[in-house]
Amino acid sequence: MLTVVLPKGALLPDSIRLLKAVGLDFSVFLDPANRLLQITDPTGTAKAFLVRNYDVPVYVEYGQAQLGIIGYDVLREKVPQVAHLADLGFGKCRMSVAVKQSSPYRSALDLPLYGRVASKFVHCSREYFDSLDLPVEIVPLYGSVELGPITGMSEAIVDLVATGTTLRENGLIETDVLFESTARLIAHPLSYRLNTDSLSEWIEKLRSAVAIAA
Ligand SMILES: Nc1ncnc2c1ncn2[C@@H]1O[C@H](COP(=O)(O)OP(=O)(O)OP(=O)(O)O)[C@@H](O)[C@H]1O
Ligand SMILES: O=P(O)(O)OC[C@H]1O[C@H](OP(=O)(O)OP(=O)(O)O)[C@H](O)[C@@H]1O
Repeated sequence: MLTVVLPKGALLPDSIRLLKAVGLDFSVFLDPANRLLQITDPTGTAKAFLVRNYDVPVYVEYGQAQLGIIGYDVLREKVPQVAHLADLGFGKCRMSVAVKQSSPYRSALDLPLYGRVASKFVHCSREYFDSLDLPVEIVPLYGSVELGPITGMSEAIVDLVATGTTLRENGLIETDVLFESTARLIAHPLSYRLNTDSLSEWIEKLRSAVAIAA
């Protein structure tokens, strides 16, 4: 049976919509009253797991799920050993550096040597500041990173920006874009190579559904 792992949160509604377009209905996961973490679609064709965003690549890496849907930002942060199959188009955002509007900084290169940068994306932040040859201290946080500069804990943040509303409402401005992100289809490399459970047919159907939606 085909197995798919889906992320709770921002990417879930579009992920469910895409799977529905290829005949797999996991809309039970969208019901706020639902507590099931594993469901089989009504046709008995495929099983889906619902996990925290960062855990999606783990289930695919270990082969418990043949397919997964996850943001490119998470792939850049965790660098999991999975096959990258398709850009799904939704979940558009970018990874950016931001600072307080009232600060003198207008670019990452303006930041002081050994300044602090708060982020959930420690690896991406480290890689970016290393590429600038600017030594900074990365302060790991789990969310609401905008509070770093607001409280004075850090000079800057590295975080996802979509509409820019969160930054604006918290008096921050974007200075540098590290990369753009969208949701991606990933696969367990061995299942993909061996084409278990007609995986390649499902992948083709998903790619066609994405092309039609574009
Ligand atoms: N504002 C946004 N607009 C569009 N896509 C976003 C936005 N914020 C995040 N994303 C995308 O959706 C993914 C999931 O984000 P979400 O906010 O649901 O999870 P999270 O809070 O990072 O995860 P968790 O709750 O497990 O810590 C991100 O990895 C990114 O690819
Ligand atoms: O540019 P915007 O459209 O305002 O979106 C950006 C916000 O979305 C994400 O937050 P999320 O909802 O994931 O909460 P978090 O801060 O807990 O990560 C991100 O971390 C920003 O805070």
